[in-house]
Amino acid sequence: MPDTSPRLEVRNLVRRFEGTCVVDDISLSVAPGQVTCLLGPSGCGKSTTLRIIAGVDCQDAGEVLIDGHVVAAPGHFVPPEARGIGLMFQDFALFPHMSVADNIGFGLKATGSERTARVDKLLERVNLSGFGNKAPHMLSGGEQQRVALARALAPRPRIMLMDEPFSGLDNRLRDGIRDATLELLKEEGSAVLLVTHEPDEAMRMADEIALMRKGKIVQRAAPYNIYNQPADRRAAEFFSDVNVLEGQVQAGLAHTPFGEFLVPGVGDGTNVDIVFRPQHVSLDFDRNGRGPAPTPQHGTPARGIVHRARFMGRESLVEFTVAGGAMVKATVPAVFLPKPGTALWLSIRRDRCFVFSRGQVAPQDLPERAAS
Ligand SMILES: Nc1ncnc2c1ncn2[C@@H]1O[C@H](COP(=O)(O)OP(=O)(O)OP(=O)(O)O)[C@@H](O)[C@H]1O
Repeated sequence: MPDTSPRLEVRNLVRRFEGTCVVDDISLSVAPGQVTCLLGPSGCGKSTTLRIIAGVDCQDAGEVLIDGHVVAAPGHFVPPEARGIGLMFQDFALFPHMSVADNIGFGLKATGSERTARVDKLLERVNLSGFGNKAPHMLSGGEQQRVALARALAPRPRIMLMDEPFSGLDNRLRDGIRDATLELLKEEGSAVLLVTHEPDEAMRMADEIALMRKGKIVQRAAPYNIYNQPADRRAAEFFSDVNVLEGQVQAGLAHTPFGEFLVPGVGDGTNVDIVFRPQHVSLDFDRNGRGPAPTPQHGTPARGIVHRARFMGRESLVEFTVAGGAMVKATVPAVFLPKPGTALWLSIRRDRCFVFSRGQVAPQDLPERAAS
């Protein structure tokens, strides 16, 4: 049975800078062999969280545990070098005066043949067998990155902390190196906490994503779940382009150009956002002002007038204006570029719509028709 008890545990971590709370009650745990991504926009507190776990910064409150032992808590601090943590940052800076093999072996206690065997194995695993005697400057950026990964993994760290480790690589190299890195990390069984601001990278690498905003974790879930059940509108927007229809609830229903949406348990007058992705809009031709019949899966279709259509490579993006003036974007596979002004009918997958409240409206603020 795999060991699923947390290797890394963070409890109620708080860090303030000049009175501002940049890490605000963060809790998370990572099991051996698991990759958790701290994902969020620039400045939301990802790196500060990582730095506290690494022991290069101190929290104002909360604690960090490794294998159940407290390494950072009020009045208790285990120094970074005694935490068994491997670090990998964007600026991974190999030692320029050392060979590739010496760089990889730098943190190893073992000597002689044991050390050589570990270095050779890692060179092989990062596809750099035969590169051991070269100097770092003789390697490409991607090769240097792989050496840095091998160096971080050489002492078999219990925990790997990675801060935007792939952002210095060009796009062509990045996907291959991400996949190879993930394979190696899984093989080594470290618990990995990876910081990134790129949703694609988190989706590709993570077993679990912890989505951060303004110092807080707003949602923790597996990539599939966080994409398909976002906690709020901004969580949905963080992962892809979305359409948003605004509505107000009356008698448990929100009225939109796409018909009524059931909003059970939400009070009258509540403003709601109905959020859906462009890939969940399907198109149909206009038949003398009529569209397809409503269905339970797609609800009521809405007539849309093409505002703009662009070819994006794999798909086309068509923007429409629908009744009431809302803009709706649809993606269509391959080339589909209708002229501006063309009328088409739009249907949305009801099961792919998210409805989020925007806060209650006081009864006196309701329009007369709704308040009566
Ligand atoms: N030593 C410091 N002194 C004062 N403010 C700091 C310090 N370190 C970080 N901050 C502030 O804390 C906030 C969070 O920074 P942090 O680097 O953790 O964010 P991040 O999510 O990792 O962002 P990025 O993706 O841009 O690296 C930022 O507003 C930053 O300016």
